Amino acid sequence: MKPVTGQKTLLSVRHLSVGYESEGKLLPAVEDVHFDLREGEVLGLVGESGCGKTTLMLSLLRLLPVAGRITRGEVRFGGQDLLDLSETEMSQVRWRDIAMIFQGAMNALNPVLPVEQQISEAIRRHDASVSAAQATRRVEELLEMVGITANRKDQYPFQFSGGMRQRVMIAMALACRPQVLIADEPTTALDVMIQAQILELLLELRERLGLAVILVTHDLGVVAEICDTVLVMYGGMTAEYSDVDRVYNHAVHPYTQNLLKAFPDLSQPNARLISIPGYPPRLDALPSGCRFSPRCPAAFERCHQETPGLYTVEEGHTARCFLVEGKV
Ligand SMILES: Nc1ncnc2c1ncn2[C@@H]1O[C@H](COP(=O)(O)OP(=O)(O)OP(=O)(O)O)[C@@H](O)[C@H]1O
Repeated sequence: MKPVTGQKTLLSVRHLSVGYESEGKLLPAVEDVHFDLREGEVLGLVGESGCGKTTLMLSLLRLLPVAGRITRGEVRFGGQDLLDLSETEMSQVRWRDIAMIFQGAMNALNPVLPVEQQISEAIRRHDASVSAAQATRRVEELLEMVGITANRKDQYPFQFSGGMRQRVMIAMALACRPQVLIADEPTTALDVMIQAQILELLLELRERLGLAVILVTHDLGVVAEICDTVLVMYGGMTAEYSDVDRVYNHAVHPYTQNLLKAFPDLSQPNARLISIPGYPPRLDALPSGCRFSPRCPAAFERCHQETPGLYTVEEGHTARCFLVEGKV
């Protein structure tokens, strides 16, 4: 695969922390997460269920559920901190600059409207100056871009297969020409062949449009296949963050190492996370020290007492683990 990643950083996230209010307490779902996303980059966000992937993505767009609170951090995009914008300004950023395909969204298309109407509504909601005829032309262009012939625009969602509905969702997300696309588990529930086609489409789009993509997934096989960089999360925190090659071949965090061991053959599509002994922590019962320490085969006394910082392994490679601390 030819790297198309540009040098320009589009999105820069620093110290991002998010909690959910519950019974008068704030439960920390995401804590002190950092990452950068460059033009044309595909970043894989990976970790077991409940580690905070969706919460992190929803906070970038400030679309958290009512109980959600961003408690700290910066989300810099185009020279501004999105966390400082008014709600009106933020609504301009959504779709136009950063678009998200939500988990399960392909099943959330309106069943009683033809796809053209659904996509053109998205276009005209964000740009009132677009005429109905212009919107139709744009819908045709978008459908072709995602590999659907334009003459299917009058069809209803039930007339499309799962993979085709996911293509429609991608077309809709691209309606306002965003620079960043967040795709939350876009291939879950699709069969293996179709998954591969959707991933191929995302790669094509980044090449054609310079689109940067954040791909949220449980699937390390998918990450190995299409991502440039990987952020491995555990218990709401970054476990390890680097380019794909270093994460797959030189992982330093015992959690990443165990995840990789749980995937004997990454070249196999549909390789799902299988178990590392034990369970991820509950937000209301976090262990003291490193959140992975109760399951970590390499844990020593300090790991159970103190939370490790985010240490630099080498430039562009960080890990939250005491094992790295002494090696820098
Ligand atoms: N609306 C909410 N109120 C309270 N807690 C929540 C809410 N949404 C998520 N959580 C909790 O926040 C933590 C992170 O959840 P999140 O959905 O972000 O994880 P995830 O990694 O995306 O999981 P999955 O892979 O299953 O989608 C979990 O412990 C979850 O129970």
